[in-house]
Amino acid sequence: MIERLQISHLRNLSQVNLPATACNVIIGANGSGKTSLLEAIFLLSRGKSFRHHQPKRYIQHHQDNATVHAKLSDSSTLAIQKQADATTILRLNQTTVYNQSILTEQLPTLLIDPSTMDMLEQGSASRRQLLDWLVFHMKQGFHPQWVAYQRLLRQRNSLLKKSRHLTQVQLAELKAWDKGLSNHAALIHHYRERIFSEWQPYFAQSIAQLLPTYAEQLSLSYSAGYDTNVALDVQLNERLEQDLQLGYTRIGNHRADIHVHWRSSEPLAMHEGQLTKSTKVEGDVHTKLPVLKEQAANVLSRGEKKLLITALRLSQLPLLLNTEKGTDNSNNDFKSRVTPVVLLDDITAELDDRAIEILLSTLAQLPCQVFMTSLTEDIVPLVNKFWSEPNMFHVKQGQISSAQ
Ligand SMILES: Nc1ncnc2c1ncn2[C@@H]1O[C@H](COP(=O)(O)OP(=O)(O)OP(=O)(O)O)[C@@H](O)[C@H]1O
Repeated sequence: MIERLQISHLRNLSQVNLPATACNVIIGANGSGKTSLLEAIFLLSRGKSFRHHQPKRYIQHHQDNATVHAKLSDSSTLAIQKQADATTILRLNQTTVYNQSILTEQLPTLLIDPSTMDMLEQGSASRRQLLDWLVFHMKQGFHPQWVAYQRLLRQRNSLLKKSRHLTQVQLAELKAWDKGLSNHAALIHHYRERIFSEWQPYFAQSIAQLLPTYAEQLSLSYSAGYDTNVALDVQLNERLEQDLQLGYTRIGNHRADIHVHWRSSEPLAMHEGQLTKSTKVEGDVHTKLPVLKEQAANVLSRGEKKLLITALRLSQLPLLLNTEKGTDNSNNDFKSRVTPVVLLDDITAELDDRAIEILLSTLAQLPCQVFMTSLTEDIVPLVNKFWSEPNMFHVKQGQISSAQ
């Protein structure tokens, strides 16, 4: 858990030095710097911002770098410094480290940001990252496999991009890389598949709380990105011509995805108005009990999608924490215990009162640390209901002060 947070020159936060406890509420007007504080914690944990990839966007104007430093309750210290040219300096206990994953392991952060509605509709990357966040924090062996896979994939794609016709030497090289990719792919899939199946009941539980009318209707599925019954290198070989034409590798773990499905449990007559071209109808329409299937994103309202995204993220925490408590001692691949940090950005603007209450009461029961932002003090009574000694801060033009 973060005990003290120091931020220098990140957006309008010139110098911040903040004591932190289990629940921390940051209240301020639009543009005061609330999200920047969450951005700083996320940066320390993940090495990147959730708002902009280029450091020059979040480094304070006229400054050379932005720094975030945290002291954790076990007295360890973590620090990151980002320079405008993206040079990054990382420190763990005052010693320079060269892999962001070392800091990520110490400080797992979960951003619950219901405003990011495109997660359901757009490319697979953010949905894949959702699963990989869990796999990374729960499976020791996953990250090295993923790094090695990415390295080989980059080499392969750069060769595919360079030439449409490969020489014998290039072909031999490509086949060797494909063999390597195939080995890493099988392990990555194995880890993802295992964690995915553990995650499903937690997701169902979160949906039952946050979207009870859909409790029986929403489900998750995982697709590996390739046919896992056949070795990846065999499939890559079969598709080489297509990949050469495209200039990149079309199948593999990098195309894995998580889908949220909606399945009706009502008679067709109830749903005729909701039928779209992509709606699949299972069973005999004349029985009056056919089952309709759709991507959840095509059926849910805007507000319901926010609740779904919240459920997706929230459901990850009890799984991570339960496993860490040692329910699966038989498997020594589980990582050691750390306190996850949950970042809630302006939930009062995104979720209704009932959902906020469920979200906060769930978080208060879990051994995690929460940083939440709010435009107004309206959230305070609810926070006081669930946490005994929350820290309240006011932020004005980048200056943070304690509200107690
Ligand atoms: N690189 C930068 N240097 C200095 N200030 C910046 C930089 N980038 C953004 N800002 C300013 O930092 C301020 C804080 O932005 P932030 O998004 O943290 O506000 P917020 O309190 O979350 O607001 P809202 O409630 O509107 O989301 C804004 O006024 C913004 O214009």
